[in-house]
Amino acid sequence: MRFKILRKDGFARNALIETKRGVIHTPAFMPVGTNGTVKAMTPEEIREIGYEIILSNTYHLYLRPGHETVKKLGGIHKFINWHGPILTDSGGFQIYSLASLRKITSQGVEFRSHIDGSLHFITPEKAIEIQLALGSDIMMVLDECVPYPAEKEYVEKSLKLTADWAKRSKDYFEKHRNDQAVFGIIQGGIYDELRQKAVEEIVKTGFDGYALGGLSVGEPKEDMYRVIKNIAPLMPEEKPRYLMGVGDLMDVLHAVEHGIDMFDCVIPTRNARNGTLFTSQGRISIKRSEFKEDNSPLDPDCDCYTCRNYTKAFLRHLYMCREILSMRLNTIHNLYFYCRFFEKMRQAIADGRFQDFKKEWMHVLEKNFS
Ligand SMILES: CNc1nc2c(CCNC[C@]34C[C@H]5C[C@H](C[C@H](C5)C3)C4)c3nc(N)[nH]c(=O)c3cc2[nH]1
Ligand SMILES: [Zn+2]
Repeated sequence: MRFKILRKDGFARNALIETKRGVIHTPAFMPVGTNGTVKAMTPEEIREIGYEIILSNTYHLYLRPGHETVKKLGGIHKFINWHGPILTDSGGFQIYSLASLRKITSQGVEFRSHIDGSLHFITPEKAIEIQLALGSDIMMVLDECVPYPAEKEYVEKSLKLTADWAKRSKDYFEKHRNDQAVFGIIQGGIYDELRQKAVEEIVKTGFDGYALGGLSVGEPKEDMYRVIKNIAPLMPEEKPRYLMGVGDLMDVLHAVEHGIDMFDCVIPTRNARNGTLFTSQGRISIKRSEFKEDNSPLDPDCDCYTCRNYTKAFLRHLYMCREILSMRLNTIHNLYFYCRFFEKMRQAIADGRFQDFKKEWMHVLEKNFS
């Protein structure tokens, strides 16, 4: 994997990540596919909207249908019919947020499947073994995503474990890698000095890219913003920086301003399914009665399939009927909106006018237009 910075505008970077399955222009948004699908979308539609990389999920695929099964079937790209780069999360976060009865020991994490209650034990090595079997292009080490709030002592103890796990994941990866990449994950809660120590520890092990973890887990916005502002610039400048689970486009603007390159979040897809749509006039909730007889397109400034062919009245009708087409048309639009936003943001950095771009969009994004 090669990372080439094309332009810088302050701390913001416009760059390229070159993988064996294609190039990723950054800052990049990665639509998330939990069970091997970006819900309601075909891979062709995702590609046509303009996405270059999607995120898939180790935890879900390991439990069902199983990583050996996916491997036997020819790997994840063939299985889900997406032939561009795929980033897989290690499963750490899902084990904490989905599984029950989990126990964290120095060896690894024990948990019960949320599907059938079966008992499992994942080690830092196993987490990489699963991602290698899936055939992922960019893998994440097994980490402990420290919940919020957490006592400083707990965070400090967890850091030592996560640094040790990162080393074990990396060592296992080095023995089995063939032209894939592995990213380290920086934890440390909302404590800047612990975050700085975490950067030193993880960078000592050495990775192809570095993720900021343990954020967007319920902490106050100002804590998340402070950690991003203070820690992102300390992460190796010549490697991609990935802010996990973010996010809201206002948070994306703040993070890009401080040097973050990659993002993943369920917001555009999950909100679409709940009828919350992002438009150039702000966010709208399509189920509101004011749209009952509104014959105008969802967003006059958008040229996505949904905005070119349907009215707000029809999108509202589909939503009220809970039609499957509602999920599809809403998801197409929200993903298109996010993709265009990132394209314009990359261009603004390339033209040296990121600050203008940020100002221009901040007040649009604040507007909760009905
Ligand atoms: C939302 N806030 C947040 N997310 C976070 C994630 C998951 C990133 N998305 C992957 C994921 C998670 C779910 C939902 C989809 C598909 C699949 C299952 C993989 C994205 C995180 N993942 C890891 N390994 N470590 C973190 O600290 C972390 C912190 C987060 N903070
Ligand atoms: Zn649209």
